[in-house]
Amino acid sequence: MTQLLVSVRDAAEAQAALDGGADWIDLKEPANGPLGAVTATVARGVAEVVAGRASLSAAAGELLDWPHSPARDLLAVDGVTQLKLGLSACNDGDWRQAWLVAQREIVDAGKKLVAVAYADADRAHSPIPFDVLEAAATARARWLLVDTFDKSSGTLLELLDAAAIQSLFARAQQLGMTTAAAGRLTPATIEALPLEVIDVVAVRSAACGGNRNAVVRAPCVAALQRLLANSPASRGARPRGLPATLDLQNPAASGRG
Ligand SMILES: O=C[C@H](O)COP(=O)(O)O
Repeated sequence: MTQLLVSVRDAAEAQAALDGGADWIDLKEPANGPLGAVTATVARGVAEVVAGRASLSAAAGELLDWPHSPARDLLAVDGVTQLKLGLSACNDGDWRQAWLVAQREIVDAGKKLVAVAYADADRAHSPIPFDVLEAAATARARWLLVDTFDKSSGTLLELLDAAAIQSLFARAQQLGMTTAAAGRLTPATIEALPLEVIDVVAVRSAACGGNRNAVVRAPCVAALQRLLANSPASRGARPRGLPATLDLQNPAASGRG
C-alpha cells in the first residue's frame, strides 16, 4: 500500500502527523522554499518526538546552496534517514558532478540522498524529471521524488499528467527505486494519481487543510490515510490505459511533460 509522508516544521506538527497515522515524518520549513530546511535543533526535537514510530526524512534545500548551507547540520542528526536536495537553477550547468559529491557526503553520514525532480522544471530552471531519473539510475540513488518548485502554481497533475508520472515511476521501480509524489496534492488529486507505481504520497498543504503555511492537523492526516487505504491500488486493482514502461531515449513517446 502507498505510504503517507507529512512534512512538518516542528515537534508539535510531528505529533499531529503521528496522531493522524503518517508513515513518514518529513522535516521541512515551508517559509524557506519548496525544500526549505529546518534547523538541526528543530530536527533533533522532532526525532525525539517521533522516536522510531515513523520513518524520518528531511528537506535540505537546493544543490547549488548545499556546499555552504546550514542544512548540512542535518547530516549529524540521528534518526533522519533520507535527505532531499533540489536541482533548481541546474538546467544549464554540469550539476551531475556536484550532485554526486553531495550524494557521497550524505551516504558517508549514514543517510540516503533522495533525487528530487521538479515537475515545473521550466520555472525551477532544473533538469526535467526524466533526466533526473536517468542520473539517479546512474548514481544508484534509491529514491526518486517528483515535487513542484513553485508552490503558488498548480498541483502536480496540472504540470505532469498521470501517464507521464506512471511511466517515470514504473521505470524507477524497475530500477529498484522507491517512488514518491508531491506537489500541492489534494484528496481529489491523490485519487487521480497512478498509485500502483507510487510508494509514498508526500503532502504538506493537504495535511494543513489546504494552506501549507498553516498548521498540520491530525484529522486531515487521518483522512488522507483513509483515502490511501481505500484506493483501488491498495485493494489490488490496476488502472487501465496507462503505458507500463518508459523509453529513456525517447521520453516524448512516453508522455514527457
Ligand atoms: O515533501 C512534500 C512536500 O512537503 C509537499 O508540500 P505541498 O503538499 O505543500 O506541495
